[in-house]
Amino acid sequence: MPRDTVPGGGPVNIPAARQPALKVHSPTLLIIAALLTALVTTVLYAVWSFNRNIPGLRLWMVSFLLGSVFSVSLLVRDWFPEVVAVVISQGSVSLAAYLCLMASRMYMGRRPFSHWYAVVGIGALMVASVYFTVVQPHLGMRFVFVGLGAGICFLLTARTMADGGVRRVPARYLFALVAGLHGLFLLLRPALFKLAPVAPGGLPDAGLVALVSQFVLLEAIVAVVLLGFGALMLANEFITSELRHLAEMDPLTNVFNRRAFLTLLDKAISAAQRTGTAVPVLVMDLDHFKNINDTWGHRAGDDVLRHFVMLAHRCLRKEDVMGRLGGEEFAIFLPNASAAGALAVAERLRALVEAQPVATGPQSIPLTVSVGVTLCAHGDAAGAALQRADEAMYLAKERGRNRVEVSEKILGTPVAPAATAA
Ligand SMILES: Nc1nc2c(ncn2[C@@H]2O[C@H](COP(=O)(O)OP(=O)(O)OP(=O)(O)O)[C@@H](O)[C@H]2O)c(=O)[nH]1
Repeated sequence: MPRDTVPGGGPVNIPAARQPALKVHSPTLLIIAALLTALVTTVLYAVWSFNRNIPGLRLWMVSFLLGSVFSVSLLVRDWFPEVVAVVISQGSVSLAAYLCLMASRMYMGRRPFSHWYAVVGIGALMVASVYFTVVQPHLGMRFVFVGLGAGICFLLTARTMADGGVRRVPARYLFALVAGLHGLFLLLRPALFKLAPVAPGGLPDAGLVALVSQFVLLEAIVAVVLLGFGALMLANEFITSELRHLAEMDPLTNVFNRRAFLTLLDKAISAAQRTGTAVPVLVMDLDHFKNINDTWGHRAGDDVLRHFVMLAHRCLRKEDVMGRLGGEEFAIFLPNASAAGALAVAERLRALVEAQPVATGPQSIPLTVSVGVTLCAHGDAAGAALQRADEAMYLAKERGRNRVEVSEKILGTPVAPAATAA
């Protein structure tokens, strides 16, 4: 008995009398699908070979490769026993959907599922496929099973990717939308074939089945292309944010570098001008840091810098911004704080640094910090404000270190308490 294929359903036995009418596959579409998935795989491989640290990209690549295997397996199905062709085609499509889900979880930094879920799920699917091919041949049931497994995986992929705010990460939303629609389509797909009226003889109308199956194949091709573009956009998004991170952040302490800090401070000053408020700025310099390096070594010095940043974050709110101006000098601006609030933060930080020496094995490194505080008001440039805070900080150094000093500008505004000192 000759066999024919519905995409995703594997080969099906067709009675000879119905054969010419029930030509439900399109070799041309299958060749296009195979070529497109191979092309997407190659492009993803090229991107991955230059950027191996993009999370999930390797799994997406394998997922598209399996899509190619699936299309080819449908094309050459007549070369294999029917059950083998069914297992290859359904196995590859289910595994591809599962890997797509795993890649999405990796990309979003989520923990991968236990692979036992996949082993059990895909194993059960294969048993059902073999059963509905050999024991009780039923194309519809095979269709339902493969659509269920892959459809759920794509819906979970959409759920995983739809995270992070559409304006900030549009690529993720595009990927989520395509994966979600494809997943939904896979789940509803068996119902499409039910649309074909049953002809005399108990088989669905062959012409309509062929039409639906070609539509199904077309949908798969469109989904492959869009998901491929989506994966490339996600890779691009990752690389861009990595580059931005490298350009803006200090690699040792993971706070903003001087340039990025000044840019953010300029923006904060402009925003504050609109609301008629001022932005407090703190400049901090660790005391006798050279001695720490000389006594404990440069690596311990690096640990001290990280320790200081960790303590500073304990004194800050989410909206406060910290930067490393260079060496052992740091700055913070507090967009929603008053002058008095800024002084309180500066004093709290000074006291915390003094109270929490850096633990290095059996001994600890005592640490103190000198802080200068100023206010950025109308017409202030970020650089000029930093300069004033810097001068106040040097005043603290001159007056014995481990102190908070304020610039004249802040003294002109009502603050409580006034300048603090250890
Ligand atoms: N470990 C480490 N040391 C750094 C880094 N950047 C700068 N330094 C060192 O920081 C030290 C700064 O020394 P100084 O400018 O004399 O300042 P200080 O010893 O803290 O003295 P005062 O500021 O006057 O209290 C120098 O020895 C620099 O080599 C860094 O990233 N890691």
